[in-house]
Amino acid sequence: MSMKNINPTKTNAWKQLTTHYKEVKDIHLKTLFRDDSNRKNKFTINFNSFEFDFSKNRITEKTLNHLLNLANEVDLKNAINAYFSGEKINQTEKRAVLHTALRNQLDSEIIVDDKNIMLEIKEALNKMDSFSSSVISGQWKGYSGKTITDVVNIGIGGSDLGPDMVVESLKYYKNHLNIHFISNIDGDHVQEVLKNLNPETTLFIIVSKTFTTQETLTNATTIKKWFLQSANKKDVAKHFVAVSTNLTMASEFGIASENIFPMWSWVGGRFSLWSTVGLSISLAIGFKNFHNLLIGAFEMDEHFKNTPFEKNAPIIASLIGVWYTNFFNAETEVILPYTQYLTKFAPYLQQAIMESNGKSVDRNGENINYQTGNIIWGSTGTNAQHAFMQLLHQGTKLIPADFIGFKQSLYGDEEHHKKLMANFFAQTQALAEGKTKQEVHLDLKTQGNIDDINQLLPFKVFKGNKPSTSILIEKLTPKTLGSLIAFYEHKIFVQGIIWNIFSYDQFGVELGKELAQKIYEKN
Ligand SMILES: O=P(O)(O)OC[C@H]1O[C@](O)(CO)[C@@H](O)[C@@H]1O
Repeated sequence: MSMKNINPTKTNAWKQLTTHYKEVKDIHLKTLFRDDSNRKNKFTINFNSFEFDFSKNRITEKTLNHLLNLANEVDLKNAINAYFSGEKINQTEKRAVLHTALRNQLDSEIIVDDKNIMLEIKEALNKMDSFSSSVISGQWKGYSGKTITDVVNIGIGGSDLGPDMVVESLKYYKNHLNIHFISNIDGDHVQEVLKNLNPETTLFIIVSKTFTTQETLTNATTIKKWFLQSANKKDVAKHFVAVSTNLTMASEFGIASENIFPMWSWVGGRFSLWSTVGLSISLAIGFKNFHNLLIGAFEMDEHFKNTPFEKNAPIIASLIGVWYTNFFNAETEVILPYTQYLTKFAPYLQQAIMESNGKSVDRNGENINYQTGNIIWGSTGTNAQHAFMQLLHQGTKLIPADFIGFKQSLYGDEEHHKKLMANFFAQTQALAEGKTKQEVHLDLKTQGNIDDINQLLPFKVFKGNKPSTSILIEKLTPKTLGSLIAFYEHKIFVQGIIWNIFSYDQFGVELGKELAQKIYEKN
């Protein structure tokens, strides 16, 4: 096995970081910028049209050196090789973790259990391509001869959040098909979607890796009943397709075998949007755009695999995350995309990150006595500024923030975009610099507020020194979105390696499921 199971707190680097933390913890970002006019350049990593600006983090070159030593001591390099080459790094489930193979554009073979999986992937992608084209072009007809107008993705967790987020994020690139997502077992949720649909023109995709998930099967059964109120059994083949590894259960449900899109055990649900699970994406924006999403992810994979650690965006982001979590005791991270298109990005990342790294047993089976996975939350800017940003600016908690912005808007309204991005830059600056007593004093004085100065002064001070990373991207496209998602996927992997946990199982969701079944059967 190429993965070493090292307790990070026992490394030399960790000891160094503990001492170093005491030395630097109170240094203000303003001081760091004042003392180094080249700080922004020094801590910026460029990748394609992305600029990852880490300079507003509470780090020095020394901090990064120690963190890079930590990455080396836990043998990250070998772990990355194991991840990409298809070793069974999901040891508790004895599975490879190969979402990267789904977007692999190299001619190389990737072998799992003596099989070159690249062949099956290509075949599945071709099937997605021709199916999407025939539905989009109107060649695919419903049972009464009409073309499809609406597509409903029935799935939950990774079989919902990824596709839903991408379809929402790329709706600028969408065609005429209306795409809906039904996830919750809440029957009202199902009815609210169904009430506007015509069974003659609707296509349902049942997405379930296991085909055993209670929510998805219950919803799919209800929907099939609704469909059969106006159609016949033989019509199911024209309106229901499935994405699953479980061909038997999908066929038993009544899906025609040619309508089952294969999924594989080596793709984790929360990393599956690149697979056939992304069928709703391919239907929404066309296969070519879906393919560009894959290319964007692949290019980030190549950057991650081949770039030296100190210039490697996902690695630096992961290490800085560890620095805040384990030394500053930060408990949460906020995601702030400055585009309304990415409104579902934070909920998507919540599953990807928290289901992966919310673990308290290490890879040796021992209980952990250090912090692991963070709480992820967030919303779009500027809305967030008028909602929760007060707490970031003046609250008591240290909350590292990821600001995600785009240089160009999609419709090209310069005036709006200038204002939007002015806010993006202003927020990162305000968080980093704050506002001193003297500055507040001067402001109040200029405003002629002399009488109230003493009373108001403490409330108007901003301590600053609040860390953020700015991810500035040229334009929101399928390709850049692919790279952005892959960036976070690799961040999850690296942090899992450092924390010495298994990031790719999710036993923590089982207990509640079992109890719910028992409670349901009793009542
Ligand atoms: O695709 P499936 O098998 O229906 O699973 C759905 C989701 O359920 C989970 O197993 C957790 O409950 C997720 O990891 C997964 O994405």
